[in-house]
Amino acid sequence: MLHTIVDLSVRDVRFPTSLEQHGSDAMHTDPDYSAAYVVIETDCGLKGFGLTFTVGRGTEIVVCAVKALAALVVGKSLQGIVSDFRGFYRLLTSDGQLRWLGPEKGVIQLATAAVLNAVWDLWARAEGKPLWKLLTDMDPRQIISCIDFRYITDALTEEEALDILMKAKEGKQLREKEMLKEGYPAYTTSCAWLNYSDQRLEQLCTDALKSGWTKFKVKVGADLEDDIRRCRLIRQMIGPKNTLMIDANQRWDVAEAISWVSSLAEFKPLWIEEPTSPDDILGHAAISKALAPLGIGVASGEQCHNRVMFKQFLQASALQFVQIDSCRLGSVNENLAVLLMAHKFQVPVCPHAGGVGLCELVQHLILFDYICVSGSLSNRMCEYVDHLHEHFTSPVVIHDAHYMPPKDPGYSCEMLESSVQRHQYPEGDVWKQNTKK
Ligand SMILES: C[C@H](O)[C@@H](O)CC(=O)C(=O)O
Ligand SMILES: [Mg+2]
Repeated sequence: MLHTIVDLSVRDVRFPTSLEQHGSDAMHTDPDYSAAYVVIETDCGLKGFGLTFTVGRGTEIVVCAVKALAALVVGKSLQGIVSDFRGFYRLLTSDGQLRWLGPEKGVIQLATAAVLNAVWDLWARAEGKPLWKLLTDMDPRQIISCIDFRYITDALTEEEALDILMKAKEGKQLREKEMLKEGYPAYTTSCAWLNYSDQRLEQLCTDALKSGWTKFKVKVGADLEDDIRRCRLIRQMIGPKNTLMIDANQRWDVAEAISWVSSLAEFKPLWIEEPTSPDDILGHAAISKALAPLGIGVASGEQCHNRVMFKQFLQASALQFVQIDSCRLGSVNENLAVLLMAHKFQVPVCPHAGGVGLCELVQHLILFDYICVSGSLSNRMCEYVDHLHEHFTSPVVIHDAHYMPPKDPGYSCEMLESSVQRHQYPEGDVWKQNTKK
């Protein structure tokens, strides 16, 4: 069956998370977790669902960009797309007029991710498999044919990428079995958003420890005294053996980052995340070098907008943890490129998932990474945030701080229609009742 795409619709869906300060950090002080939510329909009735994560008011701009891409998608068949997925990726990212908005970054790249996430969801549904299984069952050559290698061949050639996938075939079945039994290790960010009170932090941390969590991320960066107090509190609660990470969400200059994080070194964070501008590759390299003697790595990626940026971060030894994002990069296609580059440079991947739907999506990618690329769990874990899963038709399943592999066909992007209607901006009931717009 060809599955010709006959319609692409997009909606602005927002959740008022800022009311409770969920998701708050040193730069995003009042985030309303939101999504540009895409549905593609085919002539045979099969649908694909996709989204990209945004924060509040920015969503309407992403929605416009998705609408601008729609004409490139409607009329194409799924079979035609996946028989030359690299070509289709380029069609979207290299349109002669839209490319000027990026290229391959910012709003247009978020929109590309939303559209392509829906196409991957459609493909996985058409095959009757969850996306991670579609990927792990795929012939390595077909995986490679989905990736646009333009601009990265100086770091990773097609032949090298194929070689990585071929070598990782050994032990693949055992790793898949292991994942189905044990799940993929996760860490939680949900205890310590920046604007949570100490009392709330303590309560959430107590609950999380009881539920088996052993790795915790704390937001920092607005006020050093607050950071010292909060890090001390959480380190005391989790003890010396559990893992602590800190996240500044781009708050500092380079020298400021080094001195601020040095002041928090006594709490033994595994990494400092986004210490400075997400575009400052050499700045990250300088911070990495300065913090290495303290045993603190640098993590980044949630605002790393394409494979070219990741390539340079890796080439410059500017990151010790790669944080892929299922909606910031150009969907699965571009994430595959980054997973393979990270493997070549031997830098562990610890995906970003702080946002609505990101946990649902990125679990598929990290399962593929373990089963088919890295074959390692050393220094690796996937972020988890405990919000808004109830709005998805196939929400994540966490057991004992591990992501259990999804079983339903697709990319886990579909939201409950009732949730979409209630949260659609501005006409949904949630927003009609909410005075904060
Ligand atoms: C605005 C988001 O909540 C952001 O703080 C998420 C993030 O940085 C993370 O999960 O990491
Ligand atoms: Mg972060």
